[in-house]
Amino acid sequence: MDKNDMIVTTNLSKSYDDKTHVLKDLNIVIRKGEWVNIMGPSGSGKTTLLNILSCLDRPTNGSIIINGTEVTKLSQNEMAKFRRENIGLVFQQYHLIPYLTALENVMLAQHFHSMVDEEEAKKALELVGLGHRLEHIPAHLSGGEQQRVSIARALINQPSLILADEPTGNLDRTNGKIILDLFKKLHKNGHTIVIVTHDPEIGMMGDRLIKLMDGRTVDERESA
Ligand SMILES: Nc1ncnc2c1ncn2[C@@H]1O[C@H](COP(=O)(O)OP(=O)(O)OP(=O)(O)O)[C@@H](O)[C@H]1O
Repeated sequence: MDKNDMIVTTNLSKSYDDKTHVLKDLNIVIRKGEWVNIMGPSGSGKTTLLNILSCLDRPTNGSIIINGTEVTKLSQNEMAKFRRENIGLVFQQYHLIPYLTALENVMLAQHFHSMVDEEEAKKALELVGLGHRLEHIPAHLSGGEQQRVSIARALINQPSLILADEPTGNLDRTNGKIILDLFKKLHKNGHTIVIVTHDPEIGMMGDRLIKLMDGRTVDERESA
């Protein structure tokens, strides 16, 4: 383990039952500040891997060290705390609360971090270009705007690591580009970014592409 490593997995394996061996002995190193994309066919284990890296799920075998902490040794509560303090999550579905405004959605997330601060929440929404949509509820926002609210929400604890599962999967090209520009900005600001995607255009971005096939890494290369 090097101090410049953000994620180190050692012989990481995940089985859901005796027959479903989804991840097989993965040894992955992601450096601090890197932007890594994970691609692979449907069912290859991408979401399973991301859920484990997000501390939402546990591997069956092997270890994961994130930012110097061996998360696989933590209790359920410690893992949740670690996630809150270190990781920002972005999903394909935005998971916003439908009856709360954009600002309230971000503030609700702050509440779970015991740090409600309206000015900070406004700043996070301004950062994603939504300073003029603070009082809108999700139904009155476009898909791209909703995804930007969810990114603002993911950023409120200034996570060093941002993990995203198909963040542009529900968006058209124009909105997808806005989200990707935002990821570029976060990458430039030093965040480590890991994105699971089917989109070959995203696959070309970032620093590195990891390809999964049947639960193993089959291809790893620098992006163009
Ligand atoms: N909770 C679960 N219980 C049993 N099997 C599961 C569970 N979650 C996922 N699987 C299986 O594990 C395999 C990998 O699923 P995963 O969602 O990680 O793939 P993926 O690469 O993200 O696929 P996609 O690109 O279609 O989203 C699939 O065969 C899936 O059916």
